[in-house]
Amino acid sequence: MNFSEQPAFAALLDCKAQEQAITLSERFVQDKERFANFELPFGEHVKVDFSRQLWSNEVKDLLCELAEQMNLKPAIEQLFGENLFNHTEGRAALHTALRMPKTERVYLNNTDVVPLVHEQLERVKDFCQQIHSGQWLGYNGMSITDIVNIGIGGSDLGPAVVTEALHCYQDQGIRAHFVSNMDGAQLAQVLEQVNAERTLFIVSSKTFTTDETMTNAKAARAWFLSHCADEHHIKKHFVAVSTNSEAVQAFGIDTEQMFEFWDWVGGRFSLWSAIGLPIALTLGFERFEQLLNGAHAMDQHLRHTPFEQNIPVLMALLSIWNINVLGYRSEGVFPYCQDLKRFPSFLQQLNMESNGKSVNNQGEVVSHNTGPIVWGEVGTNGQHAFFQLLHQGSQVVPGDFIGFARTCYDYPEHHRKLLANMLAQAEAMAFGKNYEQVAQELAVEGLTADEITKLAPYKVMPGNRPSTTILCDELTPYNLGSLIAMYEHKTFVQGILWNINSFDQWGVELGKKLASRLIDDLADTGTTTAHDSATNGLIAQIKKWG
Ligand SMILES: O=P(O)(O)OC[C@H]1O[C@](O)(CO)[C@@H](O)[C@@H]1O
Repeated sequence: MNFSEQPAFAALLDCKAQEQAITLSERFVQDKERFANFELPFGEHVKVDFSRQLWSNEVKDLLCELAEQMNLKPAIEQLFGENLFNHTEGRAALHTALRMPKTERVYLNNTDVVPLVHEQLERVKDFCQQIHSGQWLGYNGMSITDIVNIGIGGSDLGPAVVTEALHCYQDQGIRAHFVSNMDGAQLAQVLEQVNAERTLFIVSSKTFTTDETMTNAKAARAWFLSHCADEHHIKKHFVAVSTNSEAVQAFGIDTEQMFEFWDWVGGRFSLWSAIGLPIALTLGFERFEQLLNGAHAMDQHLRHTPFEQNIPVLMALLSIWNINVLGYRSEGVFPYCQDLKRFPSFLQQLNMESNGKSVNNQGEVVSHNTGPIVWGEVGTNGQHAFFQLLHQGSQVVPGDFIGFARTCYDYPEHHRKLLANMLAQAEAMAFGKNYEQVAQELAVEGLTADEITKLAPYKVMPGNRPSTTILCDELTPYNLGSLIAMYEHKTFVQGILWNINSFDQWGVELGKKLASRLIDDLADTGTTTAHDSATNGLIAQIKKWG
């Protein structure tokens, strides 16, 4: 049954008007302990403050009831065992097994997958040891200083985000570069920075058929051979991470140079597997393990915490409240942390590729809204770009503020100001500034009554705009693992509530197919007439100018 037919959802709709009649300012006045009542700890390093959401205990209870009615509890249990969540591709979703300790067991088709996971982790560990100790040498007998990860989507964003986010932990003498785009500019710019003798290319692709990755990998191989001209040396400079050993071999990489993962790991959930090789190489294997441990701790929290205190469950339920009841259809994410600059892009793939669906698990078109538009930017940059709309625009965008009490950079004044700005923005969104306050300020500035009447409306900030603040003590590998897993589970729980398959992505297929036809059309020197008039017209113009 769809969630919109559940009794708890009807009750949520019933209390909407009553909830909307109370502002956040009033809620904080009425309940002096509101922060204490709505903030939740995750272990000792993370606190999540839900007090600035437009909800009450009654709404929270109804949302938790809705989760019960949608059988969330058994669904969560299935995420840790044999399941068929990705039924349209006949696959399980078992990324939680990637961060399980050796002692746990997860059977899929009568095979325990945990030893498979640890076997690959051992290989990653061993490989890191060889690279870091200088045992693995390039074709000229020199050690590796640079790695170039060639992959896209989940085979790029996860390792790129984590590697960048943990910049302060990059102490292994390895620089990481990431090439994903079909625009050759990216590859060209990376190749300008590296030396073929000391560079390792990691070709990462679950399918090993993705056109961007294959095109970049072939070009990288040609570039490499233009420097050393001996195909035998490829094995010292190219490794692969994939589920498709045949395609890896066909590309010319021996399976001994291939790290394996499995079809039960979705691309956007794969950074915990050997797809995380760039993380382990730049930060060291132990840090990669800490990242996995942080994610595993969040898995335990999801599995064993009652819904009322369960952080990812509440994040998902709040998005149901904001999207399906209050009608706010986009979600902002604002890390006040320069090293998390690509986190919004990572979350876009995680959430929008997972929940950008409008057909339910029974094959019917859904009658309710599903995945929001997820977007964001690091603070304070976003403040000088789009925060105007957040404060005074005609649409309300709930946002997540993410901050860290400590920084590894020795700029304490910067950090204090950074955090002050984060707190200020959440406060301004929540409480705004009313007409009387604005008029009073303008009077103090010496404006006449007439001038105040004219200017004040433009300066009023409506406030009552919801946000969540996620505060961590520090951006460590462990905390980052927990944070990413928190958003993974939010995405999963949303999918269960919306009764959609969060693990397929058929929507990206048509564009890929059309592009492969258009590549031939662009190469053909004649006139193209096979498409609609717009496509034909643009092809003609490209050929004229190209
Ligand atoms: O790892 P692969 O197979 O190259 O796929 C890359 C990405 O392409 C997609 O299939 C579609 O964008 C993603 O789900 C995936 O992460």
